[in-house]
Amino acid sequence: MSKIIRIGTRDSELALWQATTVQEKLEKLGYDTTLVPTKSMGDQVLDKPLYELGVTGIFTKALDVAMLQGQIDIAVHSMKDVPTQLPKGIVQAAVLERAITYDVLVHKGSSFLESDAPATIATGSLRRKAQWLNRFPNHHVVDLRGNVNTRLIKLIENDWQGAIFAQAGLERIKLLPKDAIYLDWMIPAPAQGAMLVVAMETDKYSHDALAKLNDPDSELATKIERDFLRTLEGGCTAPIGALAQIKDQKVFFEGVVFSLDGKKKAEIKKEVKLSEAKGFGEVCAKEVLANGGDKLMQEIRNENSALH
Ligand SMILES: NCc1[nH]cc(CCC(=O)O)c1CC(=O)O
Repeated sequence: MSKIIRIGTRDSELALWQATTVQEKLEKLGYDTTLVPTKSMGDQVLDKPLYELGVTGIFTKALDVAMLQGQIDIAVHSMKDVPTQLPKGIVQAAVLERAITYDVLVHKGSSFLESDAPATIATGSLRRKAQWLNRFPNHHVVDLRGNVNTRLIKLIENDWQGAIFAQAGLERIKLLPKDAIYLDWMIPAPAQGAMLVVAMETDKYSHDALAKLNDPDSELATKIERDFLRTLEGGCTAPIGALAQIKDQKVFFEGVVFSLDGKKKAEIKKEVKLSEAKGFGEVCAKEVLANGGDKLMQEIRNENSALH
């Protein structure tokens, strides 16, 4: 049977790069495909911080709707933008081999990092803001929204010293500056650097195709990170970082939740044998909750509800 797999994607340069990568892999395996670019609410509402929109999934919802209405067969997402709970009927079909997970600082001269002078750093992410303020308490963090290209332009236009990006995103669209600073101390977002392909649960044809693109280690690491996130957050947006790395038949996990101002944190570093990794994300989250994370999450919920 020959069928054309319709690939849904956002229309930013990064999203198109990611969807085209999936398309090329499927075509190489002999599948016929077509790209269906769609605008998301996250790309349209640019004047408010993400967390103030008060909804999760603003980057993915338009594609979910298109899939549920039968306009696309599969959708390609940056996995970190996908809510931990998928809509009913839509399921994970493949996690591609993950790229570099870290964040980088793009700047206009980095000497300010060695001085005590105040500086302004831009990011729209609560997680990046909290970790930056924790390390540089005298800096000011301003909100920065938009796709990667828009954010780079805003950095040039504004009087800020730097802005924070996922290295993977900048590399994919060949916009990583040579002097960008690699933030190896900043714990990334759960599933940062991973691409997720979803499909309708009932769509056997797409699942058979996508199973060939799945990378089991990336699938496991992102599952642990997202289980950690899901167990901690309970639907609220919070500064949460998580990274699971698989090496020598073991999983090494680091996870953290910060207060919004970055002053307080609850964290965990733990390893487990690969053969015992089932449920590890929840286990780590429960430990964090018991070690001050619960109190922090309650504070964040209160501050968030005061915002809305
Ligand atoms: N929230 C936007 C977003 N979603 C995924 C990436 C980059 C690629 C990735 O992390 O997988 C980015 C850009 C960024 O965070 O700078």
